Amino acid sequence: MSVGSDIAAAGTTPVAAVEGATVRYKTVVALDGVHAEFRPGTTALLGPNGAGKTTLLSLLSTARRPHEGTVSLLGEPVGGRARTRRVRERVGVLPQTFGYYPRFTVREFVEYAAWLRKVPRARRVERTREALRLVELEKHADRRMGELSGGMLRRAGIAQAVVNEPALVLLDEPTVGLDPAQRVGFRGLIKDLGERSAVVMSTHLAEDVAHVCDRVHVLLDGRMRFTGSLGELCAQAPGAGRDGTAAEINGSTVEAGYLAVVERNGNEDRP
Ligand SMILES: Nc1ncnc2c1ncn2[C@@H]1O[C@H](COP(=O)(O)OP(=O)(O)OP(=O)(O)O)[C@@H](O)[C@H]1O
Repeated sequence: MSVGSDIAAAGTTPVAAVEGATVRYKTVVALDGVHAEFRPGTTALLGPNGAGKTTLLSLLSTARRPHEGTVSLLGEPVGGRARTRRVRERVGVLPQTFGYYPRFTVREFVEYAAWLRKVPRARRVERTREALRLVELEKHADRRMGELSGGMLRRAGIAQAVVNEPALVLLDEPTVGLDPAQRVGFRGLIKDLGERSAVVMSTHLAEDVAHVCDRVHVLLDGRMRFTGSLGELCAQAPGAGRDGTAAEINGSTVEAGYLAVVERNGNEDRP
């Protein structure tokens, strides 16, 4: 089944949803009764260090189960080994740091990810080629992973995340460590992904959010403090349009809206 038909089959059902999710690490409450829904398009997950962003992504990737609450993917609650395995095949993940064999070529790395995600053997070569084309790494397909620059490595990371045509793509701080030109290129790539799937991107960079995302969630101290469109976030800033919309959406207005949410909830970190 293609991603598009997965999404269509889900109708108005979100691609992913968490309801009342609580996660604890011993005495730390990393997520505290979080509700969130994710639909096709690109959603930013904003919040200071330690807010719970990576933990929320780990619920969506099925790497972790909440202590309380539920997680649903493609309309089905996550639970039970067989069902979890099945939905996991429809999710692509780019972690903050990812492991690889440095001697693998880029092509081998992406093909290996396709095998892990159960892409049928007959489609692996074609899917790998398509994923490498999407991230513009075809020319480097035969280079070894250990020889890549930081930007190329991130691109290879995205290629492995999308090789199975996932309905849900999770990107944990995807532009960290990229130079300004690479970051601009990456924004285009992430926007393209959002046209095929539901993309959830954790980030600290307001400028990236302004250029790439349709919707925003703000997490503070494990609680969801804001959910809305980019315009609605910008409108949180003091002095934004009286009709509840921001005049302009850019890095500064996104940051001002974010800081207003943070201030209202008593936290001083910035994105
Ligand atoms: N394995 C762990 N053991 C104990 N505490 C943890 C563990 N992982 C995360 N935490 C704690 O849970 C809270 C949420 O962490 P999480 O990594 O989800 O935040 P984050 O928003 O992704 O932060 P960052 O922006 O720094 O990546 C933090 O207080 C963190 O210290």
